[in-house]
Amino acid sequence: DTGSAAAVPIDPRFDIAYVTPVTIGTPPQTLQLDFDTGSSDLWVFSSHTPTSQIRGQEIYTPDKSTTSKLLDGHTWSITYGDGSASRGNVYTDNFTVGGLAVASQAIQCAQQVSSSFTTEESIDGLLGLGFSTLNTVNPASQLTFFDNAKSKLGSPVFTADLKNKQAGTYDFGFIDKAKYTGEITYVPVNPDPGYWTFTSSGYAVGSGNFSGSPITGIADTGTSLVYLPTAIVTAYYRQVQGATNSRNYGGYVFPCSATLPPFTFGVGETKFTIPASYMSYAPVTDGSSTCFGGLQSSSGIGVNIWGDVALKAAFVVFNGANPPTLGWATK
Ligand SMILES: Cc1ccc(-c2noc([C@H]3C[C@@H](O)CN3)n2)cc1F
Repeated sequence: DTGSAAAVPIDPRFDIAYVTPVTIGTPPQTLQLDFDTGSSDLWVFSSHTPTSQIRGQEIYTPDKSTTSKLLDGHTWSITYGDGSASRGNVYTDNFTVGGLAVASQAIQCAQQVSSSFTTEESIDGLLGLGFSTLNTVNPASQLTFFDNAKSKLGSPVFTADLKNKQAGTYDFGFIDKAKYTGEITYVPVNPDPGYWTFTSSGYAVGSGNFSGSPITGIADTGTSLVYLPTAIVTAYYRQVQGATNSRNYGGYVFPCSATLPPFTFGVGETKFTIPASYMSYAPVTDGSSTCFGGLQSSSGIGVNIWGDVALKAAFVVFNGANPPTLGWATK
């Protein structure tokens, strides 16, 4: 079997996050989920979510599904990198993504979500595509959709073809040659503790020379920006007129009119260039002429993160074979 579904930016102006339609239960209930390779819980706004915490999101109502089953006594609780959090109980039900079906997928129903989820009206929940070791369900950890689907897939892979300010695609079980150019460069993945962790072969700022120092980090579709070591980030913003590291805005900002250099990162022998236009993320507040950079420092995080700003510049294969690998191709 295979599956293929659109990854749609939640805001037409800035690529904050992408949502993908999924169906849950019988008859099918359609929700828009944020596919996140940096976590491994599949959770949804639901009939168990207090109405005061719901603002326009679609919800999953297990009682309306003839195939839903309560996973008695199981609970979950998760906190994301930005401090957002949710928790709740667990059902199993039929689940499909782009025509690929899994019977009895663990569906984590929110009984509590933090305000940042309430206000993100376009996101009805998250679908974790990290390794199942990260799943937070207690007392028994649950498998991700990808792990449940793997045995049905021609090839144990999924691919991310995220795009700048337009809809891209998540494919499951096959590699679509029409989505990339040249060869795919595969690099090793360390699946411990559960992220798609790989090592980039280096970077360059604009037309500067390539610095071949290894950068270990995670490929994270659920993170909007790229977070790298401070030395790399300062080297980049040294080339941006008027750029400053703003304590007020929590990162590097610059005049939206500034000329930005592109940013190149290496994967094996291949080089990927993030266009300058991707390196300006958004005005710091609506209508401001000060813009927030798409590249920020990872010093406060503890891990380097290749988020959407980088992933949009490539076609990425998440190879769930044993051992797992990551494939990168230009497009
Ligand atoms: C409101 C909201 C907040 C955070 C996230 C979110 N989703 O994925 C991630 C990153 C960070 C790391 O935790 C795993 N991947 N963050 C989504 C939201 F809709």
